[in-house]
Amino acid sequence: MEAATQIQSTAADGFEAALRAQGRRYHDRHPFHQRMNAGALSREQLRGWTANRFYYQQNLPRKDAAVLANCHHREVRRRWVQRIVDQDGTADGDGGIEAWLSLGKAVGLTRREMEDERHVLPGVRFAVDAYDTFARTRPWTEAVASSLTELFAPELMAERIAAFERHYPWIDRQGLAYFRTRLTQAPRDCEHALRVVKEYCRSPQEREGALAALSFKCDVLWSMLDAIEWAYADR
Ligand SMILES: O=C(O)c1cc(C(=O)O)c2c(n1)C(=O)C(=O)c1cc(C(=O)O)[nH]c1-2
Repeated sequence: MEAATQIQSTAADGFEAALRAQGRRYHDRHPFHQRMNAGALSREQLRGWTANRFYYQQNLPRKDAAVLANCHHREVRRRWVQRIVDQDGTADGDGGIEAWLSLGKAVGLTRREMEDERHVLPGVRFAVDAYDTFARTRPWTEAVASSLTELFAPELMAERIAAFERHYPWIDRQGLAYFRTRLTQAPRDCEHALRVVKEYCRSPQEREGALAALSFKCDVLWSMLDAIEWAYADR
């Protein structure tokens, strides 16, 4: 390997390591998630989390459409569009958003009260809307980098499925289908996102922008749980 190529690949390794190091700030460490996985949440608290997270789920396709709108590379768009199909589905009863509605049903929420957003907290709305705005207004590479929290998601998802089955037997297991699907979708999606970020963020400024984007996203997810924890503290 030529010296220049070697230096570049070492820098790329360092870049990936720096992205992965953001895992220290992921929302799996939030006290609310820790109590969820320890089986310590009440039914009301789980309902509050499910209804509020639905606002996030519902907005993912619009966020991903902003990535498509801002990206000039056909080969990136061709893969990225799959994320919208996964969440929206291609027919009634299909897709991730519908699966999240089934989770809502399993915890005792009606479709109507999920869809009319009556439970959505101001702090959650603020955080999710900030993520959408970020994707619309920042360079598309930063929006892709901000999705890389999914690098850290599969472990949390596996832990969550086990915790729900063990500690919350009142929740119909069919309601957990969304999490099972994400066990395979998240690694596939973030493998692509990581490749894209490494390929299109080459300059120090672009790499710093990608790292800042991922840090911002960790803050989005953390703020959502702060709002949820506080609102349902004594429920
Ligand atoms: O339940 C979770 O903890 C969790 C976290 C994240 C994440 O890390 O942003 C996503 C999801 N779930 C998820 O289901 C999902 O579809 C998803 C898409 C994205 C994204 O930023 O594009 N993150 C996440």
